[in-house]
Amino acid sequence: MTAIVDIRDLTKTYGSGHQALKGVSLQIAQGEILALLGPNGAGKTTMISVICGITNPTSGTVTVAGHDIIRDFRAARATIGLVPQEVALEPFANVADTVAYTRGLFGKAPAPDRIEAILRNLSLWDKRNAQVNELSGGMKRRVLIAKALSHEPRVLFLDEPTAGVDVELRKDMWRIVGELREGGVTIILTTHYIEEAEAIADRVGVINHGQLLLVEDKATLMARMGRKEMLIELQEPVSALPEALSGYSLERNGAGDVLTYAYDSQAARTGITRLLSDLNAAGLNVRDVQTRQSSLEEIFVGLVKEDA
Ligand SMILES: Nc1ncnc2c1ncn2[C@@H]1O[C@H](COP(=O)(O)OP(=O)(O)OP(=O)(O)O)[C@@H](O)[C@H]1O
Repeated sequence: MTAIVDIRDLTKTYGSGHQALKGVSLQIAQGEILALLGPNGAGKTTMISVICGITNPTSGTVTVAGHDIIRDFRAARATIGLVPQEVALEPFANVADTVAYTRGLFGKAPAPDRIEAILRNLSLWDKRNAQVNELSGGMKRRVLIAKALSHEPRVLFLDEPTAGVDVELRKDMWRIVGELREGGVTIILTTHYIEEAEAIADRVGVINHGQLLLVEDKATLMARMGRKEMLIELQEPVSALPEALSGYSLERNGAGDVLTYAYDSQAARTGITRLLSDLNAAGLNVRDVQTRQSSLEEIFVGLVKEDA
């Protein structure tokens, strides 16, 4: 893998003595969407802040598009767009100016057409002459995104991008993420909405207490750690499981008319065919069958609990 972001043995100890990152190594491929999950205080924002040059690392190295974030800070930072968790904007600037100004800060020539396209894409064009402090919270978030995109970054960091935003903005956000990815932009997002990571990420990293617990392809992770369950609805309830079925990991649920069978979907034999025929032989008639895969959220909660 050619990594566009290459993080090696990164540590960060704040002045308070708190060690927020304890040796994180991570390679992020060009064009992928990586979701970083972790509970509050896990170190996600610290990691992004180090990569974006907002906080100095204590040790370790990071390169972005081949540029070292310390030795070659300006070149590294120019390739990065950052949508921070907290809104920090120039209150008296107008929308179009503040976005165009950000582009200039990263050494890009003025491009009014590009700025217009970004503002239109974020439904900000009508507000282009408004002062930032006149905007609603959601509109301010849109301005943050426009600024992050103003200089055509190759790597985009989104720190809790959809925390507290309305449905419209959330939808726009994921549409824009999709468009950027098609254009080859690498996207790293932190989120507490795990279903969002489940929906859009290619890879998932789980961070806790300043350490990466795992980084894995989302589909592989879900297949490897996900439990699968089959819910078997019976025509008639049973008061107890027949002796002949005692060898199966079956649970009686509901009013005794649903049996839950847990199995490993990756195993060579899931036991489903034999179970269904043994149910029939035991005189239990099946009305319906459903299967469900445990969600990324269940996997995540399990991992963090185990780490604690
Ligand atoms: N400037 C600072 N000085 C001292 N400690 C800090 C500083 N910034 C963050 N921390 C501490 O470092 C740890 C990691 O914080 P960080 O903001 O990186 O976590 P996070 O994973 O982004 O959490 P959240 O999901 O709440 O945003 C926390 O214990 C936090 O209190």
